[in-house]
Amino acid sequence: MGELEIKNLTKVFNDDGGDIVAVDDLDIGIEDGELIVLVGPSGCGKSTTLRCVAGLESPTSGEIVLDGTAVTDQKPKERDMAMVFQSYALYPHMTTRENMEFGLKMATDLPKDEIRSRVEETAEMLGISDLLGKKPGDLSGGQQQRVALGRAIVREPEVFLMDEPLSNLDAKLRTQMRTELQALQQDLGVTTLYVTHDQTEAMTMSDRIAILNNGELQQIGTPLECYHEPKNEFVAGFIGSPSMNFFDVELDAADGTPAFVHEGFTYELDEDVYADIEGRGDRFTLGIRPEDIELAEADDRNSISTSVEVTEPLGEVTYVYLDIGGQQYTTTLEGDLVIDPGRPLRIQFPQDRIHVFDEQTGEALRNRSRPADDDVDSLPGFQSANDVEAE
Ligand SMILES: Nc1ncnc2c1ncn2[C@@H]1O[C@H](COP(=O)(O)OP(=O)(O)OP(=O)(O)O)[C@@H](O)[C@H]1O
Repeated sequence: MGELEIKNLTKVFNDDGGDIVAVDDLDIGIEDGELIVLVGPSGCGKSTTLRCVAGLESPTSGEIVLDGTAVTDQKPKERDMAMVFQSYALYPHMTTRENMEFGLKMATDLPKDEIRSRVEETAEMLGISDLLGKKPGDLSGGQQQRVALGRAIVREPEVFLMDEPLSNLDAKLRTQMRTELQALQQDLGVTTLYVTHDQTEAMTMSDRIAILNNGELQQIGTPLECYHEPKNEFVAGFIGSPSMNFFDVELDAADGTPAFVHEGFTYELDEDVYADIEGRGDRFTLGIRPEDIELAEADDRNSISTSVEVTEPLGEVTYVYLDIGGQQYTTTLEGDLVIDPGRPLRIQFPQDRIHVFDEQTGEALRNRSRPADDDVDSLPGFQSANDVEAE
């Protein structure tokens, strides 16, 4: 068992300048064996949430429940959870073996030889057996990271709590460790709450993503749900690389076909799109992902005249930065292209690919239709961990 519930969690810090609501009435239920990634911009409350779950911070209100029992008032070491920190937090004067043994000795009354064999098994699993006699100062960042993981794993906790555990590693090692960590978590089947500000880590590792902003949960769902069916403009803009394009539009439904009007184009709406937004005022935000924009002919309905500002060829795709009504937008075109700046380009937004948000609240009123056979690896910007391994 390792079912973790965060219930109505609120944490307010009292600073000189006043109250800071770091976490605001957060509800997240994590199933046994699930890997949930908490993601969001700097200061959105990720670490505070994790620290409240670990018991390193006491909530202003709300509860942390593990397997049906409230652990909110328990000390960190009484909770059956192991935390891995960004800084690794290894004891510098202890060897790898001693670092790994330490937590076990403190938390359990296992006999010495049992502790020894558990440490050795875990070290072997992580490929660090040859480091058992070394101290942290003699280890590379990646090796220290493995030792920190080993120290958590050897305790065989119900829950792993990980706070940006890979962010001190260089890009290549980070990608490699991401794959390893995910495989390890699946093998061990330990419920994991993982904090990162890196959306690629969130998208590629998680069973579900919880996206926070200003201490509030914006959405929780599978990576593909959050990508294709964002609940609001914040999630739509946060997840995706390059980011979704947004246009402030005004609805003109006075006569003829209802249409969105933006400086630089008029976009006539199909009936089903109009049905989703009818009665919601006349100002909206139109969203479209770069990869959903298509090239168009001059006489295509709703085609938009743009000019190319810059192209960024990346091999299989090229990012093309376009000027529409004096602002810059992005599209991704397949192939290795170089297009001269200033060249006109006609594009269109297929009606089944657009997102529409309430301009005031940001709520998604319509999302693009979900592609039938889709996986995270095929989304632009989220290179598959397996692809990286194969490189
Ligand atoms: N001990 C504290 N005292 C006062 N304010 C705090 C304290 N810890 C966190 N905060 C504030 O609470 C808010 C949330 O901080 P938190 O560290 O949880 O965010 P985060 O999402 O983890 O950010 P980052 O990605 O930058 O680490 C921020 O406004 C932060 O300044």
